[in-house]
Amino acid sequence: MLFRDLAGNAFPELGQALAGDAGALEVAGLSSDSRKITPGMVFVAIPGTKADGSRFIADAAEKGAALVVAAGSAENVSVPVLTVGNPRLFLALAASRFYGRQPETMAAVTGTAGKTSVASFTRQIWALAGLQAAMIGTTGVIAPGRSDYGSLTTPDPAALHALLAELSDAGVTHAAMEASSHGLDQYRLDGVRLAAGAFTNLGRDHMDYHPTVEDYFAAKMHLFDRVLPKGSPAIINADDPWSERAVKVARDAGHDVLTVGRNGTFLTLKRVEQKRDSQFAEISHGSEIFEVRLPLAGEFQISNALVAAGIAIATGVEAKTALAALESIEGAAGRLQLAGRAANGALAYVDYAHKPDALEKVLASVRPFTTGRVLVVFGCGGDRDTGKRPIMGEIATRLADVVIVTDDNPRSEEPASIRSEIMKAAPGATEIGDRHEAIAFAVSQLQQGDTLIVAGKGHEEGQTAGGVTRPFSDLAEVRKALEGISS
Ligand SMILES: CC(=O)N[C@H]1[C@@H](OP(=O)(O)OP(=O)(O)OC[C@H]2O[C@@H](n3ccc(=O)[nH]c3=O)[C@H](O)[C@@H]2O)O[C@H](CO)[C@@H](O)[C@@H]1O[C@H](C)C(=O)N[C@@H](C)C(=O)N[C@H](CCC(=O)O)C(=O)O
Ligand SMILES: Nc1ncnc2c1ncn2[C@@H]1O[C@H](COP(=O)(O)OP(=O)(O)OP(=O)(O)O)[C@@H](O)[C@H]1O
Ligand SMILES: N[C@H](CCC[C@H](N)C(=O)O)C(=O)O
Ligand SMILES: [Mg+2]
Repeated sequence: MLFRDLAGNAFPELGQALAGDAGALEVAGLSSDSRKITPGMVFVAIPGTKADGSRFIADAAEKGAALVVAAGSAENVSVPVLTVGNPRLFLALAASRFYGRQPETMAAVTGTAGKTSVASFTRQIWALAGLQAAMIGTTGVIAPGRSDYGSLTTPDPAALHALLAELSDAGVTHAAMEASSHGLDQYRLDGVRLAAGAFTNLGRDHMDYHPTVEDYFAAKMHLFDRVLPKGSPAIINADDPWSERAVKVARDAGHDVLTVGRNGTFLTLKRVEQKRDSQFAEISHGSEIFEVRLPLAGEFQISNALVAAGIAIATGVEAKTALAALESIEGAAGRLQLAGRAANGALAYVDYAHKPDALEKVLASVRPFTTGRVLVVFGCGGDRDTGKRPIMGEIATRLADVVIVTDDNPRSEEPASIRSEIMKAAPGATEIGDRHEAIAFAVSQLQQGDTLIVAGKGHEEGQTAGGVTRPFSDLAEVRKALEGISS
């Protein structure tokens, strides 16, 4: 591809250069990571959160970069360096032009909690409606014949567009993806051609990255005010304290706002009846009323299911088909996933709640069907928002009967000091640093009617401490403990 075709016309500051020799350069690809540059590629130098990409221009040139795009000029470099105002946006739009193909119908979902679940449910509804559907998110990529373990919630633009092209080539026509606040703030989604956008809720998260909650909300809202094409359906959970503001942003941006939930008008939740590990909901759409048995525990899953059904309907699935599909939906990996039952019938779940609102919701949502005690095992990640630690300690103490504080990816921090920050707000909790032992202890305490929640890691397959990631799965540990196997 010629550089002028890669660059497109969204960057008038490149005008002169595109008309000259640089525009006619044949380019072999693009990356914002100098370590991934091979001969003929374009290196986009990004002023990042940790490093300034322009420090690596010489490295990229040495590796054979044909051209460099950066925020400023550079001296003593053997390759042309072109300047753009926003290199992150350039990377996103250029990656989309380079790879070109995307599934025709794409939806992105943002919000503090529920993104992975909504993306997963949307994929399943589309698939049950007979469409070739995929999801991209925290748990990885799932598509017909494909299941890759994930890392970032929203991949960087070059990886994302390479993936979208692969999915499209494999026949995928529908894809649901998560839009994290980092992803939106860093323009990772700007080259994605979206047919619909969705919002679940807003709570405390990523206070290590966003200076204020307002800033965090504003980042989430870029899905509506910047990325989603004007006039598209915006599906919004109407039952969150931030819903009204999200609706306003989406309306002001000229979208077709469709609200769902108890206060929703597109899909209205009339009634919910909690069963032990499923729930029954009455949902109205237009003049019709649908009765749906959702085979998942947790009232928050109804909210996620409604957002997903809203996306599916807004992108062409009949309401009847979308709502019927909810009856055979599976939870996303590690989201209030039933790991097993003790011999006495007590239930043990694995859940990805690693932030206050999620912990609060998950503990509250198992209470209605728990006749005994609620037990929780959890920790807080290292090198992440430290403010959430006492908040989560308080929530666990208030909502669970037995609290066990353990490690959850301490990363570079001292594990004991993370635990002590939680313990300060969790009087009566038991502290067991080793997560394997903490889970075994919790399982050994289970009595008839009890429910255990092992929170924080969900689908994760490792425990990171001191720079090393060791294989670790909450699901496997709970199952081992339930079988009484010690290792
Ligand atoms: C804080 C953060 O979001 N960092 C992400 C961000 O990095 P950055 O652009 O700020 O880059 P940087 O590390 O400052 O480096 C600047 C530039 O120098 C480049 N570089 C660096 C070294 C070198 O030798 N050569 C070189 O060219 C880097 O590639 C980069 O382009 O952009 C990179 C590319 O997209 C991401 O890989 C990186 O994710 C890091 C690994 C990360 O941990 N991110 C997490 C916090 C994250 O993004 N999480 C969200 C939300 C999770 C959720 O709640 O669901 C997600 O979407 O996953
Ligand atoms: N609608 C919701 N409201 C509140 N809590 C929820 C909701 N949906 C899920 N949760 C809780 O949040 C956890 C994470 O859910 P999910 O993975 O679907 O969200 P996410 O937005 O993708 O999170 P992350 O940003 O961590 O990837 C769940 O395990 C559950 O505890
Ligand atoms: N996307 C989140 C996941 C956190 C999961 C939890 N297990 C932890 O390690 O804190 C993050 O990287 O902050
Ligand atoms: Mg997620």
